[in-house]
Amino acid sequence: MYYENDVQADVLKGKKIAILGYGSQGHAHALNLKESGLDVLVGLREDSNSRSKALESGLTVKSVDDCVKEADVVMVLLPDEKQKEVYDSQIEKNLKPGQSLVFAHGFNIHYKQIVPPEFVDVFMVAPKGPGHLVRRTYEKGSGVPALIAVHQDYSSNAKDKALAYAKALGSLRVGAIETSFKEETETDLFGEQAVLCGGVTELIKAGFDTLVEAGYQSEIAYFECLHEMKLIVDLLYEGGFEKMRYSISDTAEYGDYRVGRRIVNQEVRNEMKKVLSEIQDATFANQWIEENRTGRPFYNQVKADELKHPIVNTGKSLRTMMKLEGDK
Ligand SMILES: NC(=O)C1=CN([C@@H]2O[C@H](COP(=O)(O)OP(=O)(O)OC[C@H]3O[C@@H](n4cnc5c(N)ncnc54)[C@H](OP(=O)(O)O)[C@@H]3O)[C@@H](O)[C@H]2O)C=CC1
Ligand SMILES: CC[C@](O)(C(C)=O)C(=O)O
Ligand SMILES: [Mg+2]
Ligand SMILES: [Mg+2]
Repeated sequence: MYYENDVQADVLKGKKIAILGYGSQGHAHALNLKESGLDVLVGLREDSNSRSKALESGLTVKSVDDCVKEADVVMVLLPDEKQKEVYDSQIEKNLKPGQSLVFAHGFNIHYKQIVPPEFVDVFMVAPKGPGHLVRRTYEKGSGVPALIAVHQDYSSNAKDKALAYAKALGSLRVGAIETSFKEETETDLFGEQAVLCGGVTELIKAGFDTLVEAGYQSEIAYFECLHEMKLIVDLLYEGGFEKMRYSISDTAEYGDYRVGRRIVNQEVRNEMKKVLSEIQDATFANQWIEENRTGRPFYNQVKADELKHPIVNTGKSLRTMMKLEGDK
């Protein structure tokens, strides 16, 4: 683990850092780095919806081409599926020896969609959390942990740069781990598909549907299966399984031990292994590349269907009456 005190060299001081993209990660990196005293530029397309937001926050916005021409460090925070196209058309031709090309996720390097020239450093600072939390935790004096990895070390100090970047982002307040692009890419894809996003939403929906189909009120099903998920996960975050199990009733803890493994059973565990092997052998990556090439038919269909699930409207009307942490 690396923490703030492990970073001695101020290798990014006085360097120009271009953040390409101002979405979930982009806005957080640009603002955190700027507030940490670094010289930040934001790279956006001409007609970008994010331009006014970045300008309002006092950031300098330029075209992607100009950012790459001017910066010492170029952090690519564009959607994974757009990175190759932007790299091919606007980044590659502007790269100069000694620059750093940085990613927050290894997809395009690991699956060889982007193959940078040998004369640049290529490294990663990958926060293990959503961009809006990278920003929110930084503002509160904390941060989101990160993974750092060096793919190409032209300057012989790519790792120092990755650590200095992670420090400015706020991640070294909570810790960073060194990894490889392969390990970050495969674990990140597995985590979001099987556990954090795909796993959790299907678990919530299955619980909600079971209660509603049995005749219980949908609002109670929503509180039980979705709203309270955060409150339970907060305890996991603060103190692991032990703190969560300390706070819940013994009845709940007994039910947890009795029933949990009937739900996430051997069949589910076998399917997780299959999902992981499809990430490792690039089946998933190729599907996602093809999905984008053909206009996202599967993604668009499921996205539309998900919005029709009864949990959506139940949650919408309940949330209008709630004062929730995180609401602006
Ligand atoms: N979301 C997250 O929390 C996490 C993301 N990551 C990684 O971070 C990277 C960025 O993801 P994320 O923040 O979700 O991305 P978003 O989709 O939130 O942000 C996209 C940004 O890219 C800009 N953009 C899109 N297409 C182009 C283009 N052709 N040219 C110029 N700008 C463009 C958009 O600008 P416009 O306003 O013009 O649309 C927008 O500002 C990915 O590699 C992802 O895997 C890693 C950890 C967590
Ligand atoms: C869990 C999803 C994630 O990997 C993330 C926020 O860390 C992503 O790609 O957005
Ligand atoms: Mg992730
Ligand atoms: Mg991810």
